[in-house]
Amino acid sequence: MQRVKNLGYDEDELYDNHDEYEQEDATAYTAEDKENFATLTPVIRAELDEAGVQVSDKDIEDALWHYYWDVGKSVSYLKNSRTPRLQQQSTEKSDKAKAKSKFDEAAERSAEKAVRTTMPPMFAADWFRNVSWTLVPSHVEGDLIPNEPVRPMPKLLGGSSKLAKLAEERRKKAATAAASQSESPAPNGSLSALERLSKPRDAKENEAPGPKVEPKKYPIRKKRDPTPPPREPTPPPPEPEEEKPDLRASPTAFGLALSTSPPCGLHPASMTLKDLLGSEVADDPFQGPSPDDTVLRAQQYSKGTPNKRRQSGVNGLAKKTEALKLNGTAASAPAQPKVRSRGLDVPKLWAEEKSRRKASAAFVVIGHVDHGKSTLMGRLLLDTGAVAQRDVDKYQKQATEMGKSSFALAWVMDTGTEERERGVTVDIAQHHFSTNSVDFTILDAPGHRDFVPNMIGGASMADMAVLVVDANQLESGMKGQTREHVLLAKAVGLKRIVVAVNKLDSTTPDAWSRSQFDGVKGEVLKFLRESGFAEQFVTVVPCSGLSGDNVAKAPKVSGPAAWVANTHPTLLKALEKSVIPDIDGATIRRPLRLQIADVFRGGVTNPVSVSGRISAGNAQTGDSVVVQPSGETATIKALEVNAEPCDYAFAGQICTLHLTDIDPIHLRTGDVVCAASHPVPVVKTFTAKIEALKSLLPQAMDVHLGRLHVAGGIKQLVSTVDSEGEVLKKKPRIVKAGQKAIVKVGVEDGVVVEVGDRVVLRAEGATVGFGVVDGTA
Ligand SMILES: Nc1nc2c(ncn2[C@@H]2O[C@H](COP(=O)(O)OP(=O)(O)OP(=O)(O)O)[C@@H](O)[C@H]2O)c(=O)[nH]1
Repeated sequence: MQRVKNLGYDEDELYDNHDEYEQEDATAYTAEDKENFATLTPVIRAELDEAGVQVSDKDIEDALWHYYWDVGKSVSYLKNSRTPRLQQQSTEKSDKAKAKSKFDEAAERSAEKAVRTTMPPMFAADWFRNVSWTLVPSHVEGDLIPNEPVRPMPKLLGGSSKLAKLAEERRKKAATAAASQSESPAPNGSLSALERLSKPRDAKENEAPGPKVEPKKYPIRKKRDPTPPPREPTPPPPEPEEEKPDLRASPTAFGLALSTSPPCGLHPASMTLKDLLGSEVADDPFQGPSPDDTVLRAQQYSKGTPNKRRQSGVNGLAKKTEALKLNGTAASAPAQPKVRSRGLDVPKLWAEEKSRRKASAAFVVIGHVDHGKSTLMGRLLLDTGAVAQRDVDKYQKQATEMGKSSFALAWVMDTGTEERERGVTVDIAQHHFSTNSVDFTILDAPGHRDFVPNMIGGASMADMAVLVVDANQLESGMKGQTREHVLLAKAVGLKRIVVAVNKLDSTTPDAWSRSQFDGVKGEVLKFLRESGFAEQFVTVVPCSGLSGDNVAKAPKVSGPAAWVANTHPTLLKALEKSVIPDIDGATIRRPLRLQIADVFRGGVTNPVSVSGRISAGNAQTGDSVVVQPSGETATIKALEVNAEPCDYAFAGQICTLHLTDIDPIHLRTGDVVCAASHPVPVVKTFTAKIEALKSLLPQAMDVHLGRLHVAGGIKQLVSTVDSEGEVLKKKPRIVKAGQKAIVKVGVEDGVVVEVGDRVVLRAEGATVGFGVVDGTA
């Protein structure tokens, strides 16, 4: 199974009952650790003796280890841990419920102290007092004298984990390494033990080369390898490096003063600003562009090169940062090379491979809430090998933990947390599975009425529908959502339906009651006939998604479902039979048109991707496209069909396009990707030939165009027509339920429609009409 939504599961996790992390052995102290203990323990002991605190060497070592050689914190902790534990005594009961570590207790006490500390008031002027400025005459020039900190630096006590400490240590290391590269002062023999230890280990090793010390093993929680990313499509040719001018502003005088180390031999307290900034700045502080000038220049540059800006947005932060490094020669920066088209003749390839290619079909799963749609599809995926038994076992375990064990198979389809928590399908889940003759895409639409727009979106991408009816709930199966779903399936133009009469394993009094199945089948066929479906396009199969009988495999000939084996095809066979390839060469040769069903962001190699069904034309790597209604252009960087990389895709396929040269803000669900040479116009009104399900007047309503739904309404009733399209009455005052009519539809925001597109009109949560666009002028 390949998921369009790029959700992957780490196979190793499937049977992992425990923690995802591993602990490394932390017991062994290295020679260096021991040396650190030997050096620091006396320092701490001296501090503690002064404060009258008695502790063992072991306690000191523990504290040093915990605080990663931070003497200050270790001393604080040890002092605090020896103070009376009043709070602990008073809350002994609650401590039993959730025991605090001694480190946490010490941290709390320390935090309390910190809050109570009274701080002297501090004013901004204090910072600038005595600070010379760039144009101050030398006779009034003062010294920059850093004061003692006006308030103590906040320190973490007890709350800092070794991991955090390690990160801090790494930062220090990097900073010191950078500093030592530019300037490496001679080792000072008078360095205190603390100073020596605060130096990075590498630096120390440089001072006195000796036997290589093994790095200390910390009890680091090591994360498992992440789930391997989905296979990337064929990578595009690497983009040549381009030279970018430097746009970075030099630091301000004040910033420099704050961040610059004192020159060798000068004590910070006696340093003047001139010492810090050098004569050049002091002589002419306004020489060169100001930071504002630099920013303005960068803005002007990016305004003048919109394409470049878009490319940097798509190609990631690194590129964007590079693009901002301008220095005035920006306008001459070379343009980003385009993804090259391979110049394939897709219609020709399509025709050549037609006989060899497996048929492909997408079906939408419809039916009332809880009639077992997701479970049935989970079963189908499991039994066709698209999902592994161990995956289902994992879901079974998780579902049982959440008290929803019967939903394990449904979870194969319902991957969103909300879907799992609520036990209902919220979005359209897409899954793929294959038989020997057909590649199928399942569009699992939400059964709940709150999500009908998603259902319309799913159905509009499908070739056929699978209607799931609970054999025990015929009442609801023929009412409510099922009725609306069936009408919507028809409204979006679906003709073929496979009906799965489900949950036959739980019919009463006998499981697999044949009479019950026959009764349900009769009702459903009648209902579908009345709804406008031709019987030759409807297949009804008995099955049980939960037990798997007659889904992909025929039931056992000896069990209660034996009668099914001889009389009905499995659901899978029925699906295969219903696939009628209806895409012709002319449709493939038309200009590209794909309505975006989903937008994906954030991949490293493919920062922005869209998926949807190609309704006309074809697409290949390197094609230029226009996204309507924004009118933004983009280039197809790579394509996937059935989540497999491929060089091209054509009408009828649901595919993913990885785009470049476009800012993701211009891509929304419901937008249309068109061939750059033939962008579909954006309109605010169009006429449609519709069938009324309720009485219609010129009125406000929701206008659904596939995956897009926008506010709008009927602006004008043009005429009523008969089934042949002949005008019965012009400008009627009302169109009654069951009548057909030509109406003028208006929408608030421009939409992309073409003659022949399907439109569904809904008002107050109900579908009131549907039809086909027949004019956009
Ligand atoms: N006995 C029995 N129970 C089933 C069968 N199929 C599904 N169920 C149960 O019916 C309940 C609903 O199943 P789902 O698959 O979530 O139903 P759904 O139609 O997808 O529901 P929505 O996603 O909310 O539309 C779960 O408890 C399933 O275990 C079946 O064939 N037999």
